[in-house]
Amino acid sequence: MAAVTKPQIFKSVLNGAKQFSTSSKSHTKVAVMGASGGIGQPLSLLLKQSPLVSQLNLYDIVHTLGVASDLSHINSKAKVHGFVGPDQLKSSLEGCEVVIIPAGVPRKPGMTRDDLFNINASIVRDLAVACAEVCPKALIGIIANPVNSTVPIASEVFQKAGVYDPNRIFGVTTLDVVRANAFIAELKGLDPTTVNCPVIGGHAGITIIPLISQCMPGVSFPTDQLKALTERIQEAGTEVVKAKAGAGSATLSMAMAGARFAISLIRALRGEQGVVECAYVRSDLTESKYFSTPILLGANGIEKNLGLGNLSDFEKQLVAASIPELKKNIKKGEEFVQKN
Ligand SMILES: NC(=O)c1ccc[n+]([C@@H]2O[C@H](COP(=O)([O-])OP(=O)(O)OC[C@H]3O[C@@H](n4cnc5c(N)ncnc54)[C@H](O)[C@@H]3O)[C@@H](O)[C@H]2O)c1
Ligand SMILES: O=C(O)C[C@H](O)C(=O)O
Repeated sequence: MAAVTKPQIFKSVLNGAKQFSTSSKSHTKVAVMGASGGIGQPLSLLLKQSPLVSQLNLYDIVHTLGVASDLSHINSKAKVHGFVGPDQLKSSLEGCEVVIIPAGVPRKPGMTRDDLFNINASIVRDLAVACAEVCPKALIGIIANPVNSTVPIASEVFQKAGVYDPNRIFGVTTLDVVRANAFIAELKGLDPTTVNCPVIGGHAGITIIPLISQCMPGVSFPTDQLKALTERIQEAGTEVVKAKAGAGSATLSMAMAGARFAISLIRALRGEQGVVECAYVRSDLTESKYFSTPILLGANGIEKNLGLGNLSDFEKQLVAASIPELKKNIKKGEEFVQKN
């Protein structure tokens, strides 16, 4: 797990250009699918500010031309293009090396992420069909919920199209890491930018497993506080949904986390070594076919899965409890593509 502890993953979330002496490649074309939404807009803003992005394609079924016009007035390098509606879907993906997908409906209070399945499954499937045809080699980050099922959906679509590469499709779980770091720093009085707590498993309730025993710097908590902290990290999305009281779920923190993940993909694409992010990927490390762990990123996506590391007994119990739920979520996603 040594690579997980490297502080460089925090240093240059939005401004990594200085570190690219190893790179021969200076153009990265990125597409944001669902770019007009609560996450899509601030995520696009953050990507527009990154010197690592040369072209930013914004796709949505509404409002993208306005969002693109607005962002295009920012004096940063990325050229911004807006694409609106299914007729422009394929052109929005042409030549893209990184595709980030926040398209889909968010939760309202009282809903689980799985309650979003009926609407979001077909949105992600249709976007994945277009990616498989137009940019099958792109690195794809899926934000749309339920992530535990939407990643298997996209993977099945790619498999059906005969272009599946499990190293290139990622469920974005970065927000869980960001939250774990923030909450741990708050409790321990640490600088939040220096904390790195891996979060493994999936992205819903008990499948979210913070590995507090592997946190850097090392921290420890009495058992009752450890349980409460773990539960807060697992339910942090719901905390925001409740506070927004019907106006959606996390958007700003997710935009930051999504930008960090996208930029980590780009940094790795451009040849930077040692870029590590947790992500929900195809995996054979547990009984769950997809599982989030720290991933060493490279030019072709997953360079190396860094695995679960040494778990405490408490964390082992959390992993065991997550597996049946993950298997159910994965099966639901796979069956959706097989039947539709
Ligand atoms: N992975 C995570 O950690 C995480 C965190 C927060 C939110 N989310 C999920 O992200 C998704 C988006 O959340 P939001 O707050 O931005 O929602 P939102 O409703 O504000 O925005 C969603 C956008 O998707 C667009 N859209 C709908 N159908 C589309 C299609 N077929 N093609 C392209 N775009 C389409 C909508 O027009 C809208 O602009 C939700 O599913 C939410 O649950 C995930
Ligand atoms: O909680 C949600 O529905 C959105 C997202 O998955 C989150 O963790 O904030």
